[in-house]
Amino acid sequence: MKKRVLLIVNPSSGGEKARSYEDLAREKLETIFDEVIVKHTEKSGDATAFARGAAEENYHSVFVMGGDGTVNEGINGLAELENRPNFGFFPLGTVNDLARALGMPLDPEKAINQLDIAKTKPLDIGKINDHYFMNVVAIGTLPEAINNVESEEKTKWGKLAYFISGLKEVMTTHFYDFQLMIDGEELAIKSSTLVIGLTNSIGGFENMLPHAKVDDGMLHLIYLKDSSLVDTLKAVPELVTGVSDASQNVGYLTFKEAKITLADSKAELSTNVDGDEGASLPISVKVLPSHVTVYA
Ligand SMILES: Nc1ncnc2c1ncn2[C@@H]1O[C@H](COP(=O)(O)OP(=O)(O)OP(=O)(O)O)[C@@H](O)[C@H]1O
Repeated sequence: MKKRVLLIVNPSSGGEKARSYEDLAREKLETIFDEVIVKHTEKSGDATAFARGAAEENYHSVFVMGGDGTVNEGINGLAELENRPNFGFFPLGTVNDLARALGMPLDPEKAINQLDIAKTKPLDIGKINDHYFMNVVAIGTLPEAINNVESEEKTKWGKLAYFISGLKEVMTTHFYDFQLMIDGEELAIKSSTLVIGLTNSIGGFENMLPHAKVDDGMLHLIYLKDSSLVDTLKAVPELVTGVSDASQNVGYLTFKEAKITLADSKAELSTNVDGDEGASLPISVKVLPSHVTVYA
């Protein structure tokens, strides 16, 4: 049977060189597959629809070229289906957490040249309510601030925009009473921010969760044990250098499945999922172990 591949390109990622990267990627895929179809996204949701369509038409593989947002969308198109094509991507964003976690080159040209379809890895996928994620769900003060960063600022300032908005938010920090049911056990946490990661690289910080492997079948929860601004600030160096165990300032747990609600059922709090605004609490999260086969 003919081996078909779909290459989904987000033309708004990758700056001036995007067009030449697309040509390179197409040429590379043409050396491997019998038929290469290229589709350009125009708006949010396109990459998910394209990926799902390719899976339903029994494509061998789906590749995505774009930032983590487009990678997330591609995975969302595949994850729900029984018959999932292999997944590949060429990183063109500013953060590229999945590429960092998989040890792929962050330079798109190198990533394209290095592609070897004999080299695949199993990849855990996370599920939050009815959506899928491959990197992180963050809940609380910092992610609320990130959700509020204008996309114009993001494009202009990259990681710095997040950092500045996060810093502003930490100065007016707010604490939430979270109620969790984690792998069947109840847990109450008072914290400004919970971070549930699938991989070591979160928000471009490659070592935030040094024990999180792309196929360990676990979700990794870290939370700031903060009851004051001073405690929050004390936790920052640990987040930057990496959290491998619970400490005085940061809690750390691994789990497979959780339900997270706020004690105050009238309060509202949204999540940030793989860098974009996600579902509001209450949420259910779980890991789908080795759910997607990825080229890396
Ligand atoms: N043709 C397009 N023009 C403008 N925006 C688009 C287009 N196609 C998709 N998008 C938007 O781009 C978003 C995804 O962007 P993505 O995160 O992949 O790239 P990025 O912003 O360059 O990466 P990063 O966030 O890492 O900097 C999608 O959610 C969608 O809304």
